[in-house]
Amino acid sequence: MVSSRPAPPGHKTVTTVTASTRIDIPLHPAKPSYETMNPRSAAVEFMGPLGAGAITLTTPLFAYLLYVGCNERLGCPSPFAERLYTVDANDVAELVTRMLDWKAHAIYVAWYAYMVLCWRVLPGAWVEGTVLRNGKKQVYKINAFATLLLTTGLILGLLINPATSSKGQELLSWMYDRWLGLLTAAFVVSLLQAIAVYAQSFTTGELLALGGNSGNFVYDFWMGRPLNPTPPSAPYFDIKQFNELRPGMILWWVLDLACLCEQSIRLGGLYRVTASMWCVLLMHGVYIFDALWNETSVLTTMDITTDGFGFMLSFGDLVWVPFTYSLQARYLAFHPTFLGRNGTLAILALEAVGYYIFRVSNKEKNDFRSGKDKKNLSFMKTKSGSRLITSGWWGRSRHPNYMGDWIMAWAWCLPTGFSTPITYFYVVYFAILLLHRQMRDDHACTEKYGEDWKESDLTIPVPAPAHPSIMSIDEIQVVPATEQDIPDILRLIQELAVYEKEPDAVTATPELIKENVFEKKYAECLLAKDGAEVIGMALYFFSFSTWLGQPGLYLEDLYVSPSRRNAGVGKLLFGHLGRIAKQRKCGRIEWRVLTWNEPSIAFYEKRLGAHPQNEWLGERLEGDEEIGRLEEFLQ
Ligand SMILES: NC(=O)C1=CN([C@@H]2O[C@H](COP(=O)(O)OP(=O)(O)OC[C@H]3O[C@@H](n4cnc5c(N)ncnc54)[C@H](OP(=O)(O)O)[C@@H]3O)[C@@H](O)[C@H]2O)C=CC1
Ligand SMILES: CC(C)=CCC[C@@H](C)[C@H]1CC=C2C3=C(CC[C@@]21C)[C@@]1(C)CC[C@H](O)C(C)(C)[C@@H]1CC3
Repeated sequence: MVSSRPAPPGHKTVTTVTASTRIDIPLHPAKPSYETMNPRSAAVEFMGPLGAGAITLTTPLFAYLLYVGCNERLGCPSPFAERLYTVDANDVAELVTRMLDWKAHAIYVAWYAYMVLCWRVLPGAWVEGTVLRNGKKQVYKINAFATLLLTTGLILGLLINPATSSKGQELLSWMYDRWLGLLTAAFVVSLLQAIAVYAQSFTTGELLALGGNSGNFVYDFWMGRPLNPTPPSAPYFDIKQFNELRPGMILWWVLDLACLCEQSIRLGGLYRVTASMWCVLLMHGVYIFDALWNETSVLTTMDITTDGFGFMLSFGDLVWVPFTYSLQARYLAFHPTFLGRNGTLAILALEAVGYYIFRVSNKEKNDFRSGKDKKNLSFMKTKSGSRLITSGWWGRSRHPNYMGDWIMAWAWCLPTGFSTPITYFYVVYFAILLLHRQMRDDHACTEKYGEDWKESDLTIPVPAPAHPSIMSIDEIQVVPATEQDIPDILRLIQELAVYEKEPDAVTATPELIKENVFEKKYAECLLAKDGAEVIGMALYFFSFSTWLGQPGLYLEDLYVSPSRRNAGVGKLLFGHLGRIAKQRKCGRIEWRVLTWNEPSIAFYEKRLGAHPQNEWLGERLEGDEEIGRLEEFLQ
């Protein structure tokens, strides 16, 4: 769906990527009050304010711990727990000096500014997100991938050029050396950012997140109070969406490259870098490039549609993702492991399986939600008006995308070998995160969809299309087609041609359909509709039987979308055809069916009681030339 809404200054178009069925709260004719729009939240997630407070303190500690517990100076695992009692003032002073490294802070601030600059100057489409509670939509500039390409290009340019290669490697490994300083700088920025947006949310009257407005500071600060914070001077700069994919995700990639350079320097050249390191880089790279390439998909994730922007996301995006997700690469930089050829292939195969499930399932949902579902997935219509997919990957599991993501998590950790469990931190953390998200989402969807959510729990594999009971036939309307339906009619004609194994046979155009069906009325057409969606069609015209001395109804095409079959739509269309035939005093209804189309033949003969016309053979002259040949008889 593409709209022509006003675009941010200096930009021509804004593209809508979401389906209009996603409005959760009806638009109020009168402007609702601030309190109505932003109801108080119950502080129930993360075990309430106490849990939120604990996690606010422990996650930064854990990020440091992961470094202190696994690094090139002390080893992995480092004996820091044993040394805890013998730590002296010098150790602490050294740690603090490295944490407060001002150069690392300056570099980090420059990095953040560079990310903002890229957002501002690099070209990108403006895309609308989902409909917000206030009926409005946030617009987002989509150029994260361009930012990633530019950054990668600059770094690779430095590394590949023989004149700058060793300098480039040193420059990047400098980041590896200043890890603690960079981590601290990112932490400070994430903290300041979270404080700033929290404080600002009291002054602007902006929309608040439904889960971050409990009135308890500790809880709301963690969960995120504002839904879509923007700087006062730049209303089109969505801080939450910017943070989700750019400064953290791209830094993760740069830190991975820094680890590659560190290993290269230690082993004596890029050509000596181990297969395990290349594997990790490749797999992280696929994940990061994929996320940024599919930037618009992120607009339908929970984080963007529902969660507020608080410390959880600010810290998660800026610190947690780059500094903990790169652990495998950091470990391999100082502890190279050697994978055999089979090990490498097995890991890459696991990654491919995980990535396939992750990508295809996320795409299925995103396409479906954006009205671009080419697979004709079956779905159930919920009472809230929104629809839930019930076939494809989403018919197999509640969260197929999580499963694919977790399989990839294993593939990322396996190259580090088995000499320490620490490098498997990501698999464990990610399982907890995804289980928790699954619970949160289950809760949110139960609120949204009520009983329909439970009904859609098709975790037991059911071959698609096999959910006839889900679509109530009462909701299907059969109506005469109008000129507005021409694109749908053509779509169904084309689908039928594909089904009949003649995908290139359709030469009908919208103009021809308009002229011959709607103006000259050579044929008529009935459409089966589920809401606004056209799911089936019966196109017919009238013939004449001399034996009967009556007209006949000739059914040229009857077609029902694959995902909607076996639910009674075909019978419904035949019912309407029967009524029309009766009204027009037709003596017969007839049609043709391909001899190999056994399911349809069975339906016609067993369910409708139709009689096959085996003694008749169809004959045809087609096209100007063949028809023109007849005129030769006139000469
Ligand atoms: N690497 C990382 O650290 C992380 C990665 N991720 C990844 O991000 C991706 C997005 O995750 P997340 O936003 O948590 O979850 P989902 O993308 O699974 O989104 C959940 C939402 O999808 C919609 N939905 C659920 N079931 C159906 C259905 N059957 N048909 C149609 N819509 C349905 C519902 O929203 P609605 O009905 O309102 O559309 C639901 O709230 C995942 O692949 C996940 O693995 C997530 C977190 C962290
Ligand atoms: C421990 C702690 C502070 C957790 C905060 C959670 C965040 C780290 C994650 C919440 C949702 C995320 C998503 C991604 C990264 C991690 C966070 C920010 C994501 C950007 C990773 C790449 C994927 O392709 C994605 C775009 C779907 C994904 C979106 C959610």
